[in-house]
Amino acid sequence: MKKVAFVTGAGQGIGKAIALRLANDGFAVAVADYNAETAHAVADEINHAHGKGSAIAVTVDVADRERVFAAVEEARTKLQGFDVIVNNAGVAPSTPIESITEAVVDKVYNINVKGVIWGIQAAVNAFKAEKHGGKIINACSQAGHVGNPELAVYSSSKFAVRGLTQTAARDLAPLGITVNGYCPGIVKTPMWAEIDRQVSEAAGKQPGYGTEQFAKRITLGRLSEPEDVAACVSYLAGPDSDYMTGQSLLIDGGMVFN
Ligand SMILES: NC(=O)C1=CN([C@@H]2O[C@H](COP(=O)(O)OP(=O)(O)OC[C@H]3O[C@@H](n4cnc5c(N)ncnc54)[C@H](O)[C@@H]3O)[C@@H](O)[C@H]2O)C=CC1
Ligand SMILES: CC(=O)C(C)=O
Repeated sequence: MKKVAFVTGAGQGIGKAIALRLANDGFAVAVADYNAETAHAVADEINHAHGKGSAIAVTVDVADRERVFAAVEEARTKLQGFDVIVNNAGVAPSTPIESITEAVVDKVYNINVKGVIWGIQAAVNAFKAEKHGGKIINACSQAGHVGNPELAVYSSSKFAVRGLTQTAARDLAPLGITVNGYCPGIVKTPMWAEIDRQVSEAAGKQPGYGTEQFAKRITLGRLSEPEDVAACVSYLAGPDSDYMTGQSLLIDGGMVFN
Protein backbone atom coordinates (compact mmCIF):
# COMPACT_ATOMS: atom_id res chain seq x y z
CA MET A 1 0.00 0.00 0.00
CA LYS A 2 1.33 3.45 -0.95
CA LYS A 3 1.88 6.03 1.77
CA VAL A 4 -0.34 9.11 1.39
CA ALA A 5 0.79 12.75 1.29
CA PHE A 6 -1.47 15.82 1.26
CA VAL A 7 0.16 18.93 -0.22
CA THR A 8 -1.52 22.36 -0.05
CA GLY A 9 -0.89 25.06 -2.64
CA ALA A 10 0.11 22.25 -4.98
CA GLY A 11 -1.40 23.74 -8.13
CA GLN A 12 1.77 25.65 -9.06
CA GLY A 13 5.24 26.68 -7.95
CA ILE A 14 6.91 24.96 -5.00
CA GLY A 15 3.80 22.95 -4.06
CA LYS A 16 3.56 21.50 -7.55
CA ALA A 17 7.24 20.49 -7.47
CA ILE A 18 6.68 18.86 -4.07
CA ALA A 19 3.62 16.95 -5.30
CA LEU A 20 5.53 15.65 -8.35
CA ARG A 21 8.56 14.73 -6.23
CA LEU A 22 6.54 12.88 -3.57
CA ALA A 23 4.63 11.01 -6.30
CA ASN A 24 7.99 10.00 -7.74
CA ASP A 25 9.08 8.89 -4.27
CA GLY A 26 6.10 6.50 -4.24
CA PHE A 27 3.46 8.48 -2.31
CA ALA A 28 -0.17 8.66 -3.37
CA VAL A 29 -0.68 12.44 -3.41
CA ALA A 30 -3.64 14.70 -2.65
CA VAL A 31 -3.02 17.83 -4.73
CA ALA A 32 -4.81 20.50 -2.69
CA ASP A 33 -5.31 24.07 -3.87
CA TYR A 34 -8.04 26.68 -3.97
CA ASN A 35 -7.51 26.82 -7.71
CA ALA A 36 -9.42 23.72 -8.85
CA GLU A 37 -8.13 23.95 -12.42
CA THR A 38 -4.42 23.88 -11.54
CA ALA A 39 -4.97 21.23 -8.86
CA HIS A 40 -6.61 18.96 -11.45
CA ALA A 41 -3.87 19.64 -13.99
CA VAL A 42 -1.15 18.59 -11.52
CA ALA A 43 -3.09 15.50 -10.42
CA ASP A 44 -3.57 14.56 -14.10
CA GLU A 45 0.14 15.02 -14.74
CA ILE A 46 0.95 12.62 -11.90
CA ASN A 47 -1.66 10.05 -12.93
CA HIS A 48 -0.95 10.09 -16.67
CA ALA A 49 2.53 11.40 -17.40
CA HIS A 50 4.29 9.65 -14.54
CA GLY A 51 2.95 6.14 -15.18
CA LYS A 52 3.31 4.78 -11.67
CA GLY A 53 1.83 7.91 -10.07
CA SER A 54 -1.40 8.11 -8.13
CA ALA A 55 -3.07 11.40 -7.24
CA ILE A 56 -6.37 13.14 -6.60
CA ALA A 57 -7.18 16.85 -6.80
CA VAL A 58 -8.81 18.48 -3.78
CA THR A 59 -10.20 22.01 -3.82
CA VAL A 60 -9.66 23.80 -0.51
CA ASP A 61 -9.09 27.26 0.91
CA VAL A 62 -6.64 26.61 3.75
CA ALA A 63 -8.00 29.62 5.66
CA ASP A 64 -11.33 27.77 6.07
CA ARG A 65 -10.92 25.40 9.04
CA GLU A 66 -13.97 23.26 8.26
CA ARG A 67 -12.96 22.85 4.62
CA VAL A 68 -9.43 21.85 5.61
CA PHE A 69 -10.76 19.12 7.89
CA ALA A 70 -13.17 17.95 5.16
CA ALA A 71 -10.44 17.96 2.49
CA VAL A 72 -8.03 15.93 4.63
CA GLU A 73 -10.81 13.43 5.40
CA GLU A 74 -11.68 13.23 1.69
CA ALA A 75 -8.03 12.46 0.89
CA ARG A 76 -7.73 9.88 3.69
CA THR A 77 -10.84 8.06 2.49
CA LYS A 78 -10.14 8.18 -1.24
CA LEU A 79 -6.43 7.37 -0.99
CA GLN A 80 -6.92 4.89 1.87
CA GLY A 81 -4.47 6.25 4.40
CA PHE A 82 -2.76 9.38 5.67
CA ASP A 83 0.95 9.74 6.45
CA VAL A 84 2.26 13.21 5.57
CA ILE A 85 0.83 16.73 5.30
CA VAL A 86 2.77 19.54 3.63
CA ASN A 87 1.26 22.89 4.68
CA ASN A 88 2.72 24.75 1.71
CA ALA A 89 0.03 27.26 0.60
CA GLY A 90 0.96 30.88 1.27
CA VAL A 91 0.62 34.45 -0.01
CA ALA A 92 3.19 37.25 0.03
CA PRO A 93 1.97 40.76 -0.81
CA SER A 94 4.51 43.54 -0.56
CA THR A 95 3.65 45.61 2.57
CA PRO A 96 5.92 48.58 3.32
CA ILE A 97 5.24 49.37 7.00
CA GLU A 98 3.21 52.54 6.48
CA SER A 99 0.98 50.89 3.88
CA ILE A 100 -0.19 48.02 6.10
CA THR A 101 -3.97 47.70 6.48
CA GLU A 102 -6.10 45.48 8.67
CA ALA A 103 -7.39 43.70 5.56
CA VAL A 104 -3.92 42.67 4.37
CA VAL A 105 -2.89 41.46 7.85
CA ASP A 106 -6.09 39.38 8.09
CA LYS A 107 -5.61 37.90 4.63
CA VAL A 108 -1.95 36.93 5.11
CA TYR A 109 -2.37 35.62 8.66
CA ASN A 110 -5.56 33.70 7.79
CA ILE A 111 -3.71 31.80 5.06
CA ASN A 112 -0.07 31.64 6.20
CA VAL A 113 -0.60 31.15 9.94
CA LYS A 114 -4.14 29.92 10.60
CA GLY A 115 -3.96 27.74 7.47
CA VAL A 116 -0.95 25.95 8.99
CA ILE A 117 -2.72 25.51 12.34
CA TRP A 118 -5.82 24.03 10.65
CA GLY A 119 -3.60 21.75 8.56
CA ILE A 120 -1.77 20.52 11.67
CA GLN A 121 -5.04 19.85 13.50
CA ALA A 122 -6.66 18.07 10.56
CA ALA A 123 -3.57 15.91 10.06
CA VAL A 124 -3.54 14.91 13.74
CA ASN A 125 -7.19 13.83 13.37
CA ALA A 126 -6.32 11.76 10.32
CA PHE A 127 -3.26 10.14 11.95
CA LYS A 128 -5.41 9.22 14.96
CA ALA A 129 -8.06 7.71 12.68
CA GLU A 130 -5.32 5.64 11.03
CA LYS A 131 -3.96 4.68 14.47
CA HIS A 132 -0.38 5.74 13.78
CA GLY A 133 1.86 8.78 13.85
CA GLY A 134 2.95 10.81 10.86
CA LYS A 135 4.88 13.76 9.51
CA ILE A 136 3.81 17.38 9.41
CA ILE A 137 5.88 19.68 7.19
CA ASN A 138 5.32 23.45 7.12
CA ALA A 139 6.37 26.09 4.59
CA CYS A 140 8.47 28.70 6.32
CA SER A 141 11.00 30.97 4.56
CA GLN A 142 14.34 32.67 4.99
CA ALA A 143 11.96 35.59 5.70
CA GLY A 144 11.00 33.66 8.85
CA HIS A 145 14.61 33.86 10.04
CA VAL A 146 15.35 37.49 9.23
CA GLY A 147 12.99 40.42 8.64
CA ASN A 148 12.72 41.12 4.91
CA PRO A 149 12.38 44.69 3.64
CA GLU A 150 8.86 45.63 2.51
CA LEU A 151 7.52 42.20 3.53
CA ALA A 152 6.69 42.89 7.21
CA VAL A 153 3.35 41.12 7.26
CA TYR A 154 4.64 38.13 5.30
CA SER A 155 7.94 37.92 7.19
CA SER A 156 6.19 38.02 10.57
CA SER A 157 3.76 35.32 9.43
CA LYS A 158 6.72 33.06 8.62
CA PHE A 159 8.35 33.77 12.02
CA ALA A 160 5.03 32.57 13.43
CA VAL A 161 5.20 29.37 11.36
CA ARG A 162 8.68 28.67 12.76
CA GLY A 163 7.31 29.10 16.29
CA LEU A 164 4.32 26.89 15.56
CA THR A 165 6.60 24.21 14.13
CA GLN A 166 8.73 24.09 17.29
CA THR A 167 5.73 24.11 19.62
CA ALA A 168 3.72 21.52 17.69
CA ALA A 169 6.82 19.29 17.61
CA ARG A 170 6.86 19.28 21.42
CA ASP A 171 3.08 18.82 21.78
CA LEU A 172 2.77 16.03 19.21
CA ALA A 173 5.89 13.94 19.85
CA PRO A 174 3.99 11.67 22.30
CA LEU A 175 1.66 10.75 19.40
CA GLY A 176 4.59 9.67 17.18
CA ILE A 177 4.23 12.78 15.01
CA THR A 178 7.21 14.84 13.84
CA VAL A 179 6.83 18.48 12.79
CA ASN A 180 9.42 20.24 10.65
CA GLY A 181 9.60 23.18 8.29
CA TYR A 182 11.45 24.20 5.12
CA CYS A 183 12.73 27.73 4.59
CA PRO A 184 13.44 28.55 0.95
CA GLY A 185 15.28 31.64 -0.25
CA ILE A 186 14.27 33.13 -3.60
CA VAL A 187 12.50 30.50 -5.66
CA LYS A 188 11.52 30.98 -9.31
CA THR A 189 7.73 30.78 -8.98
CA PRO A 190 4.77 33.04 -9.77
CA MET A 191 4.93 34.28 -6.14
CA TRP A 192 8.48 35.53 -6.56
CA ALA A 193 7.69 37.12 -9.96
CA GLU A 194 4.91 39.13 -8.30
CA ILE A 195 7.12 40.21 -5.33
CA ASP A 196 9.79 41.33 -7.81
CA ARG A 197 7.18 43.29 -9.79
CA GLN A 198 5.84 45.06 -6.67
CA VAL A 199 9.26 45.81 -5.11
CA SER A 200 10.67 47.05 -8.43
CA GLU A 201 7.63 49.23 -9.07
CA ALA A 202 7.80 50.75 -5.56
CA ALA A 203 11.45 51.67 -6.24
CA GLY A 204 10.50 53.20 -9.60
CA LYS A 205 12.57 50.55 -11.43
CA GLN A 206 11.97 47.96 -14.15
CA PRO A 207 10.96 44.37 -13.24
CA GLY A 208 14.09 42.45 -12.23
CA TYR A 209 15.39 45.19 -9.94
CA GLY A 210 13.87 43.54 -6.81
CA THR A 211 15.43 40.20 -7.74
CA GLU A 212 18.84 41.84 -8.20
CA GLN A 213 18.65 43.42 -4.74
CA PHE A 214 17.63 40.18 -2.98
CA ALA A 215 20.01 38.01 -5.04
CA LYS A 216 23.07 39.95 -3.85
CA ARG A 217 22.69 38.03 -0.57
CA ILE A 218 22.77 34.52 -2.12
CA THR A 219 26.10 32.83 -1.38
CA LEU A 220 25.64 30.20 -4.09
CA GLY A 221 25.05 32.92 -6.67
CA ARG A 222 21.84 31.61 -8.24
CA LEU A 223 18.12 31.69 -7.52
CA SER A 224 16.46 28.47 -6.37
CA GLU A 225 14.40 26.19 -8.57
CA PRO A 226 11.21 24.73 -7.01
CA GLU A 227 12.86 21.30 -7.35
CA ASP A 228 15.65 22.36 -4.92
CA VAL A 229 12.96 22.84 -2.29
CA ALA A 230 11.09 19.65 -3.23
CA ALA A 231 14.27 17.63 -2.66
CA CYS A 232 14.45 18.87 0.94
CA VAL A 233 10.75 18.14 1.50
CA SER A 234 11.27 14.64 0.08
CA TYR A 235 13.85 14.09 2.85
CA LEU A 236 11.50 15.49 5.52
CA ALA A 237 8.66 13.26 4.28
CA GLY A 238 10.76 10.10 4.19
CA PRO A 239 12.22 7.75 6.81
CA ASP A 240 15.70 9.32 6.81
CA SER A 241 14.34 12.26 8.83
CA ASP A 242 12.65 10.09 11.49
CA TYR A 243 14.90 11.40 14.28
CA MET A 244 14.34 15.06 13.45
CA THR A 245 11.59 17.29 14.81
CA GLY A 246 10.99 21.00 15.48
CA GLN A 247 13.48 22.07 12.80
CA SER A 248 12.94 24.69 10.10
CA LEU A 249 15.60 23.94 7.51
CA LEU A 250 17.09 26.78 5.50
CA ILE A 251 17.41 25.90 1.81
CA ASP A 252 18.31 29.40 0.72
CA GLY A 253 21.63 29.00 -1.07
CA GLY A 254 23.30 30.66 1.90
CA MET A 255 21.22 33.85 2.05
CA VAL A 256 20.90 33.81 5.82
CA PHE A 257 23.41 32.33 8.21
CA ASN A 258 22.09 31.95 11.76
N1 LIG B 1 8.80 31.68 -4.06
C1 LIG B 1 9.63 31.99 -3.07
O1 LIG B 1 10.64 32.70 -3.31
C2 LIG B 1 9.40 31.50 -1.68
C3 LIG B 1 8.23 30.90 -1.27
N2 LIG B 1 8.09 30.47 0.03
C4 LIG B 1 6.86 29.83 0.51
O2 LIG B 1 6.62 28.64 -0.24
C5 LIG B 1 5.22 28.42 -0.37
C6 LIG B 1 4.86 28.27 -1.85
O3 LIG B 1 5.27 29.44 -2.53
P1 LIG B 1 5.23 29.58 -4.14
O4 LIG B 1 5.12 28.27 -4.78
O5 LIG B 1 6.33 30.49 -4.48
O6 LIG B 1 3.84 30.39 -4.29
P2 LIG B 1 2.87 30.54 -5.55
O7 LIG B 1 2.09 31.78 -5.30
O8 LIG B 1 3.61 30.43 -6.82
O9 LIG B 1 1.89 29.28 -5.39
C7 LIG B 1 1.07 29.21 -4.26
C8 LIG B 1 -0.06 28.21 -4.50
O10 LIG B 1 -0.85 28.23 -3.30
C9 LIG B 1 -2.23 28.37 -3.67
N3 LIG B 1 -2.93 29.06 -2.59
C10 LIG B 1 -2.78 30.36 -2.22
N4 LIG B 1 -3.63 30.64 -1.22
C11 LIG B 1 -4.31 29.50 -0.96
C12 LIG B 1 -5.34 29.16 -0.04
N5 LIG B 1 -5.87 30.08 0.80
N6 LIG B 1 -5.78 27.89 -0.01
C13 LIG B 1 -5.27 26.97 -0.86
N7 LIG B 1 -4.34 27.24 -1.77
C14 LIG B 1 -3.87 28.49 -1.81
C15 LIG B 1 -2.23 29.15 -4.98
O11 LIG B 1 -3.41 28.90 -5.72
C16 LIG B 1 -0.97 28.59 -5.65
O12 LIG B 1 -1.27 27.43 -6.40
C17 LIG B 1 4.54 29.61 0.29
O13 LIG B 1 4.18 29.29 1.62
C18 LIG B 1 5.62 30.67 0.31
O14 LIG B 1 5.44 31.60 1.33
C19 LIG B 1 9.08 30.61 0.95
C20 LIG B 1 10.26 31.19 0.59
C21 LIG B 1 10.50 31.68 -0.74
C1 LIG C 1 8.92 35.06 -0.65
C2 LIG C 1 9.90 34.60 0.29
O1 LIG C 1 9.59 33.90 1.21
C3 LIG C 1 11.25 34.94 0.16
C4 LIG C 1 11.71 35.83 -0.86
O2 LIG C 1 12.03 34.46 0.94
